[in-house]
Amino acid sequence: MARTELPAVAVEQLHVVRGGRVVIAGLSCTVRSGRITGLLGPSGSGKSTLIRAIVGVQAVAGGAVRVLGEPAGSPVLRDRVGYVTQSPSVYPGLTVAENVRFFACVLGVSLQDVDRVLEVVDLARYADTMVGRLSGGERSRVSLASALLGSPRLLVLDEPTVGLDPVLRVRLWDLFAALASEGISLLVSSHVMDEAERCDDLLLLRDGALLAEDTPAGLLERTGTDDVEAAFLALIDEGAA
Ligand SMILES: Nc1ncnc2c1ncn2[C@@H]1O[C@H](COP(=O)(O)OP(=O)(O)OP(=O)(O)O)[C@@H](O)[C@H]1O
Repeated sequence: MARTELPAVAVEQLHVVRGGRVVIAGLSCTVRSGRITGLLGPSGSGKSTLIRAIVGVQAVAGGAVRVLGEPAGSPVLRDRVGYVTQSPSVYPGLTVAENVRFFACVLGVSLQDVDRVLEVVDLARYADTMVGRLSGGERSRVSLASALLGSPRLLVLDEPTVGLDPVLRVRLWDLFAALASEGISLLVSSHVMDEAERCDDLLLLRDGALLAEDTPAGLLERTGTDDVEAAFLALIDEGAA
């Protein structure tokens, strides 16, 4: 019998209440292994909240979230899941290498891994530069380098391309594709719909509910549209009809 591959993330009937308001209402979805899954939706649709539930830092009111076969937030996932928050968590008064070394110590990862991850994100030449002197895009890559320490199986990136110029955005998406080709699963959130075409799978969120879970091609075909933004609007119309 063919073995069904374990999804990187399985969310079932997730319910989250924030500030006394339901912000995720009975959401179920999966993130397939070794693929880039785009989590797309307008501002306030619940992307960060869903991501927080997946990395185990969000109190949930109901449902289940399993990550790499374990309950979200399990200690065993600590070095298997890399997470980059929306605002890069970096120390401007430390150099690039010192920042990443700090996270290596926290994670208990060998300091030799620091050089490798700086190469991966193309920041090796800035190793001795103060992070406070880097551009926004370079700072996000410092965070990404820290998330890559210890060879995680799943990378969860909350709006990693916000504020980046088009050249840097393309470079970062090329890097995501390279990581996926090595078998790493990526969940990448964005409110920029045109980033959808770089994803293998899409999760479209609106008002804390899943509007669609499909491949980009499947979504366009199903809605008879030419781009994901139009597909998103068509799905909203469909729901309202
Ligand atoms: N700390 C909080 N306390 C109460 N409500 C919150 C909190 N953070 C977010 N929310 C609410 O939860 C909902 C979902 O927010 P979330 O940050 O998950 O959306 P998002 O899709 O990531 O938005 P953005 O693209 O603007 O980051 C929003 O209505 C927001 O107002």
